[in-house]
Amino acid sequence: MASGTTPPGVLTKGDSELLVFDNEEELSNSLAKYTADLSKKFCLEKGAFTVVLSGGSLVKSLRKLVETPYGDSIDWGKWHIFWVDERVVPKDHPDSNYKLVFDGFLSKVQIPAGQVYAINDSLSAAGAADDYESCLKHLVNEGVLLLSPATGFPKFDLMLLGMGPDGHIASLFPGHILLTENERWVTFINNSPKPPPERITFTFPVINSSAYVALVATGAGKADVVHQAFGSKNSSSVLLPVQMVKLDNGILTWFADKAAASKL
Ligand SMILES: O=C1O[C@H](COP(=O)(O)O)[C@@H](O)[C@H](O)[C@H]1O
Repeated sequence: MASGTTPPGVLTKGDSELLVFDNEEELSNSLAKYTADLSKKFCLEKGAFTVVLSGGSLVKSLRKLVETPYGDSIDWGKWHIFWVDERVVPKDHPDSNYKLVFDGFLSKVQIPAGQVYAINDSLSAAGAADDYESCLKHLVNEGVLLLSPATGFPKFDLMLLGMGPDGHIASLFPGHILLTENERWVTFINNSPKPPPERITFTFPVINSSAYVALVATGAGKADVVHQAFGSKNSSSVLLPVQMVKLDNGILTWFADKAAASKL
């Protein structure tokens, strides 16, 4: 906990823990400490830290990570960066998750360019998903990425994920057939309900094989989703995508600000 901040409220449900912060500023500080602590642990244990990022509002909440005391003390040279989902647009397009992360985070730290795994934006959505999955398999062969002994899917050290007001995570949308994909590591969608329509996305077996996942929800627009996931009564028997994050052998932590937790 950074000095001068209020400790978060803590709620648990099943295996998940929800941390509720007074405001987004405190959430951002705590997320930076959580990430820095995991970076230290994995860099010491394995000499590398594999980090998966979403796009969207999550990226703004990463801002404290590049500031003192974390920015100067993190061993950025050992980080490997991946995207949990990407819009199939050029990397300099305003809709690109790569651009969002580059502008808000990567441009401010010294992660070697060869350890930043962006999609091949010259391919179709199907081609880009195949290509990204091949890239992950190559990194498994190189020993950069480990496989989960339990699931056989890649086991990333940390996923930092946002969620949509409809409960989607990555590009896995409510009611979509991709929610049931259980063979591919990376797949694609040509009809995303949220524009742009063409995207690639990690699948649930990969997300759920992670060692650590932080799900970040900020603002009143996320209050219904947080309520559905953590409210005492289940408002629906149909699980939202974000409720399908159930780690096989990992630790899931939700980070919410007061506004996102306002319906609990
Ligand atoms: O389209 C997307 O949306 C989600 C959620 O975004 P948010 O702005 O509501 O937090 C994001 O996590 C995902 O990476 C992105 O492609």
